Amino acid sequence: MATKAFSVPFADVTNSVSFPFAPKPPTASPRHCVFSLTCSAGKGERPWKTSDARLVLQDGSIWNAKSFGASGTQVGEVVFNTSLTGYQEILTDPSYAGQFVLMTNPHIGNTGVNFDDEESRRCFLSGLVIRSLSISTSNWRCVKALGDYLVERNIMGIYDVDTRAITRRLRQDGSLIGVLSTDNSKTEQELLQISQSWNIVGIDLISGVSCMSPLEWIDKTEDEWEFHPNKDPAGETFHVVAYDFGIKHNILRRLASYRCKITVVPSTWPASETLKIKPDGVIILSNGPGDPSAIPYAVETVKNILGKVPVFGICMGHQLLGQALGGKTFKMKFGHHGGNHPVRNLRTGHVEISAQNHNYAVDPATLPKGVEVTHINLNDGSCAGLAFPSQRVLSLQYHPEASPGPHDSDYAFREFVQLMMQDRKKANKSLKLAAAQASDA
Ligand SMILES: NC(=O)CC[C@H](N)C(=O)O
Repeated sequence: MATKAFSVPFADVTNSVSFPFAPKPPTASPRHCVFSLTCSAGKGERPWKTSDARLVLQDGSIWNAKSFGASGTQVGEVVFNTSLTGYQEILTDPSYAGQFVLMTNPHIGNTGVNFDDEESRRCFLSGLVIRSLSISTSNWRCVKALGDYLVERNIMGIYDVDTRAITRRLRQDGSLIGVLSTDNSKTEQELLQISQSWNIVGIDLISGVSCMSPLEWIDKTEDEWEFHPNKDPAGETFHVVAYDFGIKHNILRRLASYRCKITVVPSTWPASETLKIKPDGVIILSNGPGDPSAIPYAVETVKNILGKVPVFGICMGHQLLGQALGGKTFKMKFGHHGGNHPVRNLRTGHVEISAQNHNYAVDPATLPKGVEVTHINLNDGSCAGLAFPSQRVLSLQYHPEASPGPHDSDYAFREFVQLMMQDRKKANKSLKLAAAQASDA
């Protein structure tokens, strides 16, 4: 079949367009996106793409779609994300390993991808499911079209699928496993069988996304994007150890912006080694993919750290903390994935609009006395934050680092820094007291 590449025949798309309102104009030529379509030319063949992929869900439903990105066959849990923007951050969030992300916003791809919006070193998700793939990209930071990016990263994508109908099914029946395939040789029965024999529950997915050896992190939020400039740049700095369960880079950037020096360590790093580093008493437990009850070794690590230094947990880190404190996690019906979840901070009474991405939650009824539920999700009343003041522990089920999403919860990093500050003050006071007692003796 002969194929021919041609440029979209409207001049505005192929020419670089300057935007007078853009904060920075396009610079070098790789930043100018030229979108081209490939269409088949031949006898009786339609000059547009027809369905060439199938998504088969474990409930037996079959969804014909058009593929973009990589081809092949992939299995994963289908989750829907209600964010309107931020698909590149979502694609590079390691917490989506083992999952297909279905975007409920029907129009995806219009801003292409850029160098700056990466949340990790690669894409770990199983694939992307969208309604409509934008035929052009238009953004001053764009370096590539979404489809080309997915091909390079070997990630499957499908479009022209009824994302509203799938979302309603997930909301009604709960999360479903699906198989996405561009392989015509596989029968529907075979694909259904794969989806029904795979399960995301009980699998350790964090070992596949964590770093292999410790590393130092120094990048902070770039000045151009800083929404909460540090008023005291010469102030105290704190050494934080960050467990990498699939950590998003923006957690590290926000910590660095709050003057933290960060050592990132692998998920299996022993607590004893962490305490040997003598961090400023601080360990941060990151987000990460899969079932929090399937990684008992990480819960053990947290148990060995609790009470010795202040601890801050985010998402998977929050779920591990909940278990280390004696609580239990459970799988939610279809989870929370989006940039508009209202959460109430029970300590202040304020409502925050938050970025969320999780399928599991901590059951507060299983937590021991002394553990305080500090935040609740206002959509379903689930536990969205915990504190255990006697052990200097804070945690959030959602994403204070946003990326993508609103910045309402950024104060959580400041609260964590304040915990470290208090710890340091206390330690200095006891040192002074000990020195005074020694000189008196
Ligand atoms: N973003 C995360 O850390 C997700 C945590 C966990 N994998 C869940 O789905 O609940």
